Amino acid sequence: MAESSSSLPPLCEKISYKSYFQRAADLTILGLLFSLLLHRILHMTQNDNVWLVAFLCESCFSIVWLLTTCIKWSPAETKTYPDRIDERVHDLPSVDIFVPTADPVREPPIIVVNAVLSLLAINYPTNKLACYVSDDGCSPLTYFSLKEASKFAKIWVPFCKKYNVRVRAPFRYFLNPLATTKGSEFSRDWQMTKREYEKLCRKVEIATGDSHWSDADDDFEAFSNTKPNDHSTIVKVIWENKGGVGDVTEVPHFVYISREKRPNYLHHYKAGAMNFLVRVSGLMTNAPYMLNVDCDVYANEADVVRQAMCVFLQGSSNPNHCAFVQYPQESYDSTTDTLTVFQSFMVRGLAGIQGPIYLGSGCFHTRRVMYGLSPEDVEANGSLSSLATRELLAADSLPRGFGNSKEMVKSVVEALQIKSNPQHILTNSIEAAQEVGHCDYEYQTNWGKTIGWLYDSMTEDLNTSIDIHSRGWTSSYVSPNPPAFLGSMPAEVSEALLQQRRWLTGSMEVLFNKQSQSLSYFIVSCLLIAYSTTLSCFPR
Ligand SMILES: O=c1ccn([C@@H]2O[C@H](COP(=O)(O)OP(=O)(O)O[C@H]3O[C@H](CO)[C@@H](O)[C@H](O)[C@H]3O)[C@@H](O)[C@H]2O)c(=O)[nH]1
Ligand SMILES: [Mn+2]
Repeated sequence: MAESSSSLPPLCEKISYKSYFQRAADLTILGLLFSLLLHRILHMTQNDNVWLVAFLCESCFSIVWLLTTCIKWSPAETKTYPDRIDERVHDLPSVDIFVPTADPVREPPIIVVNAVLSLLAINYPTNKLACYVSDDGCSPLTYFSLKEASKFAKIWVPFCKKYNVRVRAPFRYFLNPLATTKGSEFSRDWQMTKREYEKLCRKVEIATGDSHWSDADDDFEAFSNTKPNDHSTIVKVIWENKGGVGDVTEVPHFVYISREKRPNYLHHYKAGAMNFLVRVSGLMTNAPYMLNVDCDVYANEADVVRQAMCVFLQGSSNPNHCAFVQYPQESYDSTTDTLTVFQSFMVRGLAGIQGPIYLGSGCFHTRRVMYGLSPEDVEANGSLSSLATRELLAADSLPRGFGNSKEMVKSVVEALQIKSNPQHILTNSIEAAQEVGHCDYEYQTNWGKTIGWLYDSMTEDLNTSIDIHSRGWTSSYVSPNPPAFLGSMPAEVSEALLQQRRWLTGSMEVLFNKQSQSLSYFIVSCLLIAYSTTLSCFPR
């Protein structure tokens, strides 16, 4: 683990982006708004209901402006130094990677395959990684494509590590032509790897067109007579890195899961899938950190896990430390995005207060925090306090909170006590994994209430991060350049979004864009001054 010495350079630093001009401008507008409200109040008795309605509307706007000003007040983000982690941390912690997918038509398997390959090839000890794909579509085609991808991974992962490839999603990597002389070792490897990738794409394409290919294969029996909303739990260990030592030729564990679905049961969409992923990974690898990547997003930076570890391990002796590390969401095939504006002002602003909100994809969580731990439950050295040990690990409270699986309860105890996980065989946990995938497993437990991803909100992301922050944890926003993760947007979605968002994005950009910010402040101030002057010239 990390050596603690204050004389060593930090693994990460919080960088503030205070702008005194922006603060002055925000305060001026706030001042003008309040004087306007004061004017309304002072002349309230001499005026009619229209005056009152105007006052209420302006009050709402002023409150929104005040909140926005507070959030934007001290923007920050975290800069990491992944090179330093190698000298300092000799035994990096394990990470379980979750990729949820739901629909083989809207999320074509080749996209999911690329997301998964980019993650399997990440620059991190292979024996410390495990990748779990949850398929809410219960699609044999997705399972077939992932199985084929795992075969290609045995060529792709060593290739990426040997030549230090940065973008490890093959479809992006092979967009660039070979930039070296023919006949060299690299060029031979490159061409062979490209041929294998093209073979993989063809296999997936042929399987997409033909619906009978899986009939004769026993491995696909679990998918016979299933519907996406009516089937039993399926757990398949696609690849197990048995006896892995972290060598560059190894491929991390790779597991396919699809939880039970029945027509009359609520399944809670992505949040439900995430909680099932947490349980299955708890039973199989129980890593202390979890990374969540949507199936149409790939790792654009091979060092993304080491960067996140810089944040988690920097303050590992500080109990009031980071619960999650969020990377920005960006897409490579869309130029205008409301998200960019939202992230650069609001998320960075929040990052300067208690930490950014959880945005969904591209986020690392600590398992213990998702199991409901609060900062006061943790001692300075990271172990559980004696009070927390008594309360949280009480024999009757664990099954009540986490459900009736004995194996699950055992894995929760180990995770809360940060016991190192003795390597065990993944396939031995298949039965337990199927049990925790039952529709009614979560019935009368705390899953979705105080444990895991929370249910019953417009977006599980916001609700979950509010809960984590309200317990007293902080979070970090790491925004490297080029971005760590990139999502894709199918052309039609991207066009529809553009139509829908063009006006909003345009106007937000005018307000927030760096170049036009001073101008927009000037215009807003002029309008407010003109408005207040007009009002005071015509007092009634
Ligand atoms: O029943 C479901 C529905 C969705 N998903 C998966 O969840 C992810 C996100 O769902 P999607 O419908 O693609 O939502 P988006 O609007 O594209 O994603 C935004 O909204 C999500 C949910 O609020 C966030 O997690 C994402 O990071 C954010 O980009 C995808 O990988 C889906 O396959 C499931 O696994 N099961
Ligand atoms: Mn999506």
